[in-house]
Amino acid sequence: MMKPIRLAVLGSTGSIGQQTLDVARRHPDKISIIALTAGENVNLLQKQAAEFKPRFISCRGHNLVCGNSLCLPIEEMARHLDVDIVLVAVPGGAGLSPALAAAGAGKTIALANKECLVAAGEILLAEAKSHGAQIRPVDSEHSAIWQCLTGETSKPEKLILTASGGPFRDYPIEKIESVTPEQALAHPSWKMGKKVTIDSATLMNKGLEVIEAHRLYGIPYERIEVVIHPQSIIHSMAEFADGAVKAQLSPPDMRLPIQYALSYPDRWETPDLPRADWPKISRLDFSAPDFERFPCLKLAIGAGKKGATFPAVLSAADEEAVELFLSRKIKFGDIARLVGKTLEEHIPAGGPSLENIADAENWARQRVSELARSL
Ligand SMILES: NC(=O)C1=CN([C@@H]2O[C@H](COP(=O)(O)OP(=O)(O)OC[C@H]3O[C@@H](n4cnc5c(N)ncnc54)[C@H](OP(=O)(O)O)[C@@H]3O)[C@@H](O)[C@H]2O)C=CC1
Ligand SMILES: CC(=O)[C@@H](O)[C@H](O)COP(=O)(O)O
Repeated sequence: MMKPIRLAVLGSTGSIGQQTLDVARRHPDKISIIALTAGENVNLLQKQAAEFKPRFISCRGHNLVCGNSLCLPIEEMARHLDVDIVLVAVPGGAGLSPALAAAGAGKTIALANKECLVAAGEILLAEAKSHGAQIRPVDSEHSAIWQCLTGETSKPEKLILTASGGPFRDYPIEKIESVTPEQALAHPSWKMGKKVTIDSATLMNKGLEVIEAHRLYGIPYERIEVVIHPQSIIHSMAEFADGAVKAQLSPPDMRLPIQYALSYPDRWETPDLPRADWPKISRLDFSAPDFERFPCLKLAIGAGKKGATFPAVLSAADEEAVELFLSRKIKFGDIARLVGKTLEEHIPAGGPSLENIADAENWARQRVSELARSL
């Protein structure tokens, strides 16, 4: 019998983290939870620690005592000798440093955080390559593409990323400007953390995912298409040289891509994960995205094509703007406006080194808050 995977769950109190623990509960013989981390939610972290008895825990700014669990900085957990797989589910720019630590230690990384690939993809992938670390995508679209490519010997000609279209897919366009955080947080198909849910509503999420797909699969931007698919059953597709298109389909449930990132190359029997009910689904719809309705998608693809520190500026500016929107300091429509203006003003200081990326991100966050004050 195989030894259980020793898993570190970074961001265990969040949406992906909790679903990962749900997968672990279903497969106690295959997964041993060795480390858990939270940002602020000490109570939930303590409950999780009492259940899974990890060797290490961490909560930002707290020196926790929790049973026999040792309190360790997140980067130290990510590179610890006794960890086999590091699941990175910390959102935004905070995901980069533990992902880099895991890559530098040659770990297998189940990567949910997309922002680190957007901002510093070249560096993270090079670090992983030079230390023999494997990056397994958890993001549903990139997991779908990975599943489509498994067993293929040639690169796909084209990638097709599906997007639900979010809550404002068919909303009157003139009213989108001033929708509330509650409306924007009402995602039609997925229950996710706040940042990624707002990104889905602006379609910035899909823009970040286009850059993520370009980085992971080396496909030029011109050959990555975004298609609105409201049912969220097809999670993405790959088209090959002979015109064949492979797709991965399943009900929208992140436990499947999370589990695949842990079980690869196997698939574990999980009869209680939801199965597609085809007569009930009955149809699958597709349409082209409306760039006027969703300006963030265009901004993201433009930043990806420009390269250098533009993707880092895009990601940091968006993170700052989303926070301002959630705290009701700016309107929904201002997110695209502020990110667009910040990108317009950005003058790269050089190539995308870690130092240049950090400087560009700091500048972008500051510029967004200045611009927001002058609105
Ligand atoms: N949710 C989903 O279905 C999907 C998510 N993703 C990506 O996965 C990542 C996580 O998303 P999601 O789970 O939804 O996010 P959540 O906001 O639900 O959870 C985030 C987790 O990270 C912790 N955290 C937040 N900020 C920090 C910080 N600065 N340092 C350390 N820990 C921190 C939180 O702790 P606390 O609870 O204490 O605040 C929580 O455990 C994102 O990058 C997202 O884009 C990708 C595809 C799907
Ligand atoms: C669950 C997941 O992986 C998200 O990235 C999701 O796909 C977001 O939905 P949208 O298609 O609305 O951006």
